[in-house]
Amino acid sequence: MSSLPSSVFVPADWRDFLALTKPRVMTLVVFTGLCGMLAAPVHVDPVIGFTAILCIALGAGAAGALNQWYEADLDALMKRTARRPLPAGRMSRESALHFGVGLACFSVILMGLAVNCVAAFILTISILFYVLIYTVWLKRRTPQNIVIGGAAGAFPPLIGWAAATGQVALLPVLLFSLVFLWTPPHFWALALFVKTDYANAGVPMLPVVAGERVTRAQIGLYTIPMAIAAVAPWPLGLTGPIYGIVATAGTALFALSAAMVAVRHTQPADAMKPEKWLFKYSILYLFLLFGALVVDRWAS
Ligand code: HEM
Ligand SMILES: CC(C)=CCC/C(C)=C/CC/C(C)=C/COP(=O)(O)OP(=O)(O)O
Repeated sequence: MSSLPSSVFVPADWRDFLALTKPRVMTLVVFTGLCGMLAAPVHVDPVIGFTAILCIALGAGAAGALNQWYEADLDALMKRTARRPLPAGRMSRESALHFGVGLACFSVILMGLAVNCVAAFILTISILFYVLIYTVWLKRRTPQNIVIGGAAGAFPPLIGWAAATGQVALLPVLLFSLVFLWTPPHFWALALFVKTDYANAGVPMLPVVAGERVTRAQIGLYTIPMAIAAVAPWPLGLTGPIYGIVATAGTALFALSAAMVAVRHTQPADAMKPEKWLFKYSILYLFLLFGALVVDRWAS
């Protein structure tokens, strides 16, 4: 819990509130939710569909705000996060807490009233998972924090599907598994090159606690089940060849990149480190696969 003073009121502008929602990460969260919804085999009323996506965005933003409320002390210790509104002193912790709780309640209630209770329930679970399981419980305790806590970010495709159909099914469960198993390579690739930040803040991320060699091996290991979850919808007959071909080619490149990280190929001094490439490609990869899923569904 932060030791920063909580009673000082510092006026903040709308940009600070936007920053609390972690908007850049949210783009991919919202995209996977939207694609989960558009991949469902039903017609979705555009107003209901828009409301569902808005609720995912607001819920994810609320979770980001509550995460920053709780860990303002950690953020102050890391170069990457020190300029955020709380550690930089541009906003009081109360403001962040009120904003986060208000937005979380609003997003869940709106989802329940305007869309359906299944989607509202999964949205609630994902917010609670990110805030309580990941941020409060695991992040400061174990290097497995992102493996378990990462489930939070894997729920949006399920929420999108549930918003469209009112239920869950095998395809969105596979999409959940894909994002869940993608999270460790995504994050540990980044953690390899921002390791000192986490070490300075005392956060037990895998490269800090177990070292680079173990982290590289774990990235390679998680890529195997991730690849299976990514490609499986095609042979199972849940998608057509457009998704199948994009998923197979995209996953082959992901696996090659992860293998380069795992064996740590020596690079010319000016070349991009394989972990930096893997981190950047991991983001493009999810955009590609989820985009292909929708194109595939609409083309068939
Ligand atoms: C526990 C799981 C995760 C952890 C610890 C994690 C951590 C991070 C960190 C530290 C960054 C870099 C800097 C930043 O923008 O703050 C980042 C970037 C990013 N993450 Fe993740 N991430 C996780 C899961 C996810 C999920 C589930 C998604 C979306 C489905 C996602 C999407 C992104 C995107 C799009 C970026 C790039 C943001 C930019 O352009 O700056 N991440 N992630
Ligand atoms: C629908 C819904 C509620 C989704 C929310 C889930 C969500 C936004 C997941 C992404 C996970 C994430 C951004 C982790 C960042 O880790 P961190 O918080 O340790 O990163 P930091 O060091 O940048 O603060």
